[in-house]
Amino acid sequence: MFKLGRPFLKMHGLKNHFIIVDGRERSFAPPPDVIAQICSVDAGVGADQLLVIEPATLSAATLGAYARMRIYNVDGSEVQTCGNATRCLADLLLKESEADQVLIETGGGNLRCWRNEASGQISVAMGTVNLEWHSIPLAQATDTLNVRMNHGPLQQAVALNIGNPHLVFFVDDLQSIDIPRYAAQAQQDPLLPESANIGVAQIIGETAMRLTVWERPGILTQACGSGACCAVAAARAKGLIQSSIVTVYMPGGALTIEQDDMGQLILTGPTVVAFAGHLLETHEA
Ligand SMILES: N[C@@H](CCC[C@H](N)C(=O)O)C(=O)O
Repeated sequence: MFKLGRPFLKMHGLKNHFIIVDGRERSFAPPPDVIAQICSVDAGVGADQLLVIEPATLSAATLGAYARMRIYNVDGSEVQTCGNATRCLADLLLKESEADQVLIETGGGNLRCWRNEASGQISVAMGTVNLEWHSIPLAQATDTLNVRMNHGPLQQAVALNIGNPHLVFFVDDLQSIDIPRYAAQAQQDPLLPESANIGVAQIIGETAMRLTVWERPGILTQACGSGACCAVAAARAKGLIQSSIVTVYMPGGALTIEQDDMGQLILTGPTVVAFAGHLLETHEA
């Protein structure tokens, strides 16, 4: 017979799916192949990322961080940030702490989150984007507002980092682009030493855009919070949009991105608890 292992919660933000394990009392650090199996849609629970809650480090706790979130991609690699994951975890930690706001430590910094009383949606202040080529990182000095590539219809991108790296391509007709084919090629471009999340965006008005994101390590997600922030920041930097509030429509639904007076990007959207379960004892490290 099999033995039950760690309890987990399955959550999603606009069908961007997460498995959440609480590692605060007993650490949880499985090897990459086990993470890949847990996240596999075909052979495991299925998710876009595995999230592990840990106690905040001393330096972050001093600044008020309530907990640390580790984020693993479906290949088991650890990544620095994830907007929708932060919103999902914030929903849980706001309930647990009964506080108005919660500060979550991530590899990309401490992120302040809160619940919007009227809508019940969760917001996270994602910080500002970095446009320096070496911070993306890109392999060589490049104008990050005009990154030249040659992957079918994906020819020119904006490169940004908001804790994780993104390229955003603006196109006239998003529906007509074969994203799994061309975004996958762009993601492997030698200009990207750490690869990148590839956003393909279409401006549809002064306050709205459509966006599809081909995330690292090579998956098409229904929504991407950091990708939405980067697409809006890229559109502003290119002068394609001026509004301080933009609605980003993705296959899984809409996120709102607002830029505050300090230039910080505030990401807001719904969160859903899908189900709870147990991993197997064999999934322990
Ligand atoms: N879906 C996330 C981004 C997840 C991380 C990404 N795949 C990476 O490798 O950086 C979001 O909502 O931001």
